[in-house]
Amino acid sequence: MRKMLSTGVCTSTIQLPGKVAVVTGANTGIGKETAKELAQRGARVYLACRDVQKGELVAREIQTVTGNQQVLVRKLDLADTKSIRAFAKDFLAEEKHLHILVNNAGVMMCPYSKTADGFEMHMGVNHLGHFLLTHLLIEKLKESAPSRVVNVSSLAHHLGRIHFHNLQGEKFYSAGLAYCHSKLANILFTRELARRLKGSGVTTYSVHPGTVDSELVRHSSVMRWIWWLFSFFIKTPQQGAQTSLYCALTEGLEILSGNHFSECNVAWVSAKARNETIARRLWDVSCDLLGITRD
Ligand SMILES: NC(=O)C1=CN([C@@H]2O[C@H](COP(=O)(O)OP(=O)(O)OC[C@H]3O[C@@H](n4cnc5c(N)ncnc54)[C@H](OP(=O)(O)O)[C@@H]3O)[C@@H](O)[C@H]2O)C=CC1
Ligand SMILES: CC1=C(/C=C/C(C)=C/C=C/C(C)=C/C=O)C(C)(C)CCC1
Repeated sequence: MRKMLSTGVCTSTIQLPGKVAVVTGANTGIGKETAKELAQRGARVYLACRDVQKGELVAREIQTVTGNQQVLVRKLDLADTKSIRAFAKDFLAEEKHLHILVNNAGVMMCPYSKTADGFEMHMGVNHLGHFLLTHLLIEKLKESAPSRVVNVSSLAHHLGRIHFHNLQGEKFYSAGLAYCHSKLANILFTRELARRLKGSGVTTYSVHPGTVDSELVRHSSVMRWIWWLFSFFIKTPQQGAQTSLYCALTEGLEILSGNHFSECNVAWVSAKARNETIARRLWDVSCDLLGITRD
């Protein structure tokens, strides 16, 4: 049943010796499987995790399964810009190249809470954290071109809106919608980033991985129940990683930079996600919130 519903498979046979990849939230779920496959193909893979102990266990597992010892764990808490800046500083000092950045980590439906910098948790981790991380690594990606940035979004973006007057959820808040808003932000970021990176050799894609059995539902008993009820239909994390891998690896995908993918195919996004004015404004607001100079 799972196989029938999970149609997208990354069929690229490309190998990655000498290539460097960073996967955020790589200690579990879709991120772990994405990192494993990149390691299997010979890349040096950085598992960027908020819990280094969990990351180390997974790194050992990936090293054993793939035989690739170049699987490294680094601390990255996307809910704290200090941690993001420290991760990027150390990475830039350590590595000459970065060919693949997979912005995969995410939280869903957490009770109202704020990041260390006062951002609403979904917007802070899922969008602003990855926005800052990408900004800090972009020169390295350009120097390493051809290189790619994959942003893991969701079909849930269809319910998302960017409420510029309530970006931190202080006026009204719904845990479910906050997730959708942040996933819409992922797509708007991808499209604007692609526009700005034209001609640089760095390309970017957003992804819906499908409905995947992972720890994402940890904050919602209703979602855990739905996941349990439909467990036969839900993808394994390995199946859920296919579209991220497709966007990271498939040769000739460069002309589709900025597009959204599902089941290893271009997918439609909502009208809001296609709105260039919103994308540009979100970019500027994100820069202001993060103390990045607008350009
Ligand atoms: N599962 C699904 O059905 C769907 C998933 N997605 C998206 O796929 C992506 C991966 O999710 P999935 O594998 O399902 O979920 P999981 O909950 O299994 O994995 C999420 C990962 O993100 C990490 N993470 C959470 N908060 C932070 C933080 N502050 N700093 C650094 N890392 C953090 C988690 O770390 P830790 O283990 O320490 O908490 C974990 O490694 C997400 O972006 C999600 O929105 C999209 C559509 C559907
Ligand atoms: C009703 C229903 C389903 C539920 C889907 C849901 C609830 C998807 C939620 C997706 C989310 C939260 C994505 C995260 O980004 C299944 C399992 C497909 C099986 C067929 C019927």
